[in-house]
Amino acid sequence: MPGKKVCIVGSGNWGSSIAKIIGNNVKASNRFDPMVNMWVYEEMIKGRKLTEIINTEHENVKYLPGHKLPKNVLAVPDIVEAVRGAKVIVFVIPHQFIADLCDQIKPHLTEGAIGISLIKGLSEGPDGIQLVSDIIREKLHVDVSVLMGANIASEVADDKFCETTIGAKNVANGLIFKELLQTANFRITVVEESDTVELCGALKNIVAVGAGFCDGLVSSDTFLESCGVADLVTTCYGGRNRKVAEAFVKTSKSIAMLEEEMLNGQKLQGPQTSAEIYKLLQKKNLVNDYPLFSAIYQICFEGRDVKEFITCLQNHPEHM
Ligand SMILES: NC(=O)C1=CN([C@@H]2O[C@H](COP(=O)(O)OP(=O)(O)OC[C@H]3O[C@@H](n4cnc5c(N)ncnc54)[C@H](O)[C@@H]3O)[C@@H](O)[C@H]2O)C=CC1
Ligand SMILES: O=C(CO)COP(=O)(O)O
Repeated sequence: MPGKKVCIVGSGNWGSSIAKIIGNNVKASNRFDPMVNMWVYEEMIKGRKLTEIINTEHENVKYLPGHKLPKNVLAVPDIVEAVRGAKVIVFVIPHQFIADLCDQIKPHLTEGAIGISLIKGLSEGPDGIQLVSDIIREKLHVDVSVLMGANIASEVADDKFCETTIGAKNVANGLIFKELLQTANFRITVVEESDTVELCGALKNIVAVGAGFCDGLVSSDTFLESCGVADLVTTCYGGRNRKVAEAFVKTSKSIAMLEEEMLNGQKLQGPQTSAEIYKLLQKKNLVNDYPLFSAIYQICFEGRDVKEFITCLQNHPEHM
């Protein structure tokens, strides 16, 4: 039986990195056709077509310069030609272009094709937000998995180690994509909660913009020293304050009692510091402006129910 033809819809920074992996993986597997089509949004680079450059120099000089693509990855400027005969379609374009492309693909889709979306984004649908994978499902009536992870395209192209997650409602299809995409240094876990995987991938981009805002507003240099974000992450994962606070919720014992039971004479600094800061906030009439610090103090020392923790944060004056 001939191997399944793969088409990559997209050839940007991530699309080209993924093409490098797919091109190599199909050569090593009987499951896939050894030639891969990569749809390229055509543009001129110094008087030459990008597809022509990719097909002769095997490099996407605009979106992934410095990396050779395998020769079995063929750049195709016509989307209809690119998807012709494809049984496996990898969608990897900026999300704003997906609906239009699906409309172009639909009349030419091969029966039994399956898809995977590497696209991090959401769209506005008739009933609120819509997952990109749902747009593809609705328009093409194919099974769609998703792949999202902590993956920077140029690092993956450099073959640096990282992990990623495939969300597959149809696990058998998820495993086909794992075979297509996994390498020794790009390790894949397949889970069934596809929608959760996709939402994580889309929403983290908004937080990334916020992180950029913060770095632009303040000098980030000191926060990037060990004393800053690194210590915050470390303490929240592995520290004594975190450990005792979790036990406080699970056992309903007091912080003082748990400190004695769990720390063998070692001392917690967080609750005490929250009390000191709370006094200062009271003096300056700022208690309501610091709901996180205030709620933690009140839970630790004033008997406030820990179940109200989220409610405390919901009542920030800025939200009113
Ligand atoms: N770059 C990265 O490190 C990663 C990107 N992603 C996600 O992958 C998706 C694709 O991103 P990249 O491959 O990085 O793209 P990119 O941002 O590097 O490139 C833009 C791509 O869009 C194409 N394009 C421009 N105008 C177009 C049009 N009118 N119609 C169709 N295509 C057009 C360009 O030709 C180019 O291929 C995004 O959702 C991104 O969030 C996910 C993980 C890592
Ligand atoms: O998705 C990514 C990392 O996981 C790439 O993020 P950016 O699109 O912000 O470069």
